[in-house]
Amino acid sequence: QDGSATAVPSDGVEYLVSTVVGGQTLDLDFDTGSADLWVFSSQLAASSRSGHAYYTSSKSSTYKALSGYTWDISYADGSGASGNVGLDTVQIGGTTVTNQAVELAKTVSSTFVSDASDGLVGLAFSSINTVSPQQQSTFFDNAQSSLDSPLFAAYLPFNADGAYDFGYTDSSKYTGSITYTSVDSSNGFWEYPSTSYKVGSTVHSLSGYTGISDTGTTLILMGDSAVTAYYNQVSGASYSSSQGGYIFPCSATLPTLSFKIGSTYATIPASLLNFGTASGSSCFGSLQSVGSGSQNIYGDVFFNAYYGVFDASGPSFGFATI
Ligand SMILES: O=C([C@@H]1CCCNC1)N1CCCCC1
Repeated sequence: QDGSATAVPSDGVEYLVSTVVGGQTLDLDFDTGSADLWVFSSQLAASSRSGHAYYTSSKSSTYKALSGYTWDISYADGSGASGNVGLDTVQIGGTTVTNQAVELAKTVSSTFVSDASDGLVGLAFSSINTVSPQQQSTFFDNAQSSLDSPLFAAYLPFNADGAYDFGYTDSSKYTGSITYTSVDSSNGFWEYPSTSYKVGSTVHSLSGYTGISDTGTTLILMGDSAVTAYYNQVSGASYSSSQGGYIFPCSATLPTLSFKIGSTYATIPASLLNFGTASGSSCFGSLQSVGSGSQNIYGDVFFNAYYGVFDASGPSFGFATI
C-alpha cells in the first residue's frame, strides 16, 4: 500500500524516519546510497547502545532468525557496522513489508554511536546488499508489488520536516514538472551521467563523470576539479585540514553551483552552499571533495532544493524544484 513517512532533520546531518520493526519503534536514516536495512540491537555492547533506541529480537512475536546469516558493511565515509540477520515485519508510513531482512548490529563504528540514528534503511539496489550467504532484498524491492507505482520519492526541505513517499509522487511537495533521466544501476546505485557543471554562469565540462543520488550523504561531493573551480570564485576560501574541508569567511558572497543530472542542470542556491559555522567567523562549504574517482555524490543539500523521485521502472531518477 502507498504511504508517506515524515523525515525529521537531525542536527543538520541527517533526516530520520520513525520506523516500526517487529513492533519496536526506531528512528532510522534512509540511505539511497546503500542497500542494507540494519538496526541497533540488544546484541551491541551497552556502551555502543548508549543514547539509542535498539531492537531486541526476543521481544518480537514475528521475528524469524536466519541461522548462519551475517552482514558487514563499510561506507565511503569510513563508518561501518556488522552483525547477524533475521526476518521481521517493517512498517514505514502506510507501507508494511512482512518477512523483511532485518540486519541486527553486533558492532557499529564510533560515528554511528555519536550520530542520532538507530540504524539505516538502505534504498539503493539490492545487488549491493552485504548479507551472506544469501543476499537480501531492500524494503523498497519487497514493497514494490504492493505499491501503485514502483517508485519512492524524497522530500527533504532545509531545516524543516520532510517526507519519503512510497508508491506515488506528491505534487504538493514540488513545483513545475519532474525531469527524469535514465539510471545505470550496474554499480547498485541510483547513478546517471553528470558531465557538466556551472559555477555561477560559467560552464565546465566533467567528461566521463556520473552522479549518484544519495540521501545518506549530507553534502554535495564532487571531483577536485569542480571543487577547486568553485572555491576559486569565493574570496578568502581555503582548504582546512583541521576542519576537514573547504571553509570561507561567513561574510563571503557565494556563487550558485549547477550540475547536470542527465541532460538537465540542477542549480543549488548560494544559501544552501553555506553549511554553517565551522569556527569563529569561518563557515564550512556544502560542496566538498569526493576524493578520487569520477562519481559525484549528490546528498541531502541537493534534496534541500529538489524533490527526488527514485523509479524502479526503467530505472530512472527524477527531480523537481521544491
Ligand atoms: O558509502 C557511501 C555512502 C556513505 C554515506 C551513506 N550513503 C552511502 N557511498 C556513497 C555512494 C557511492 C558508494 C559509497
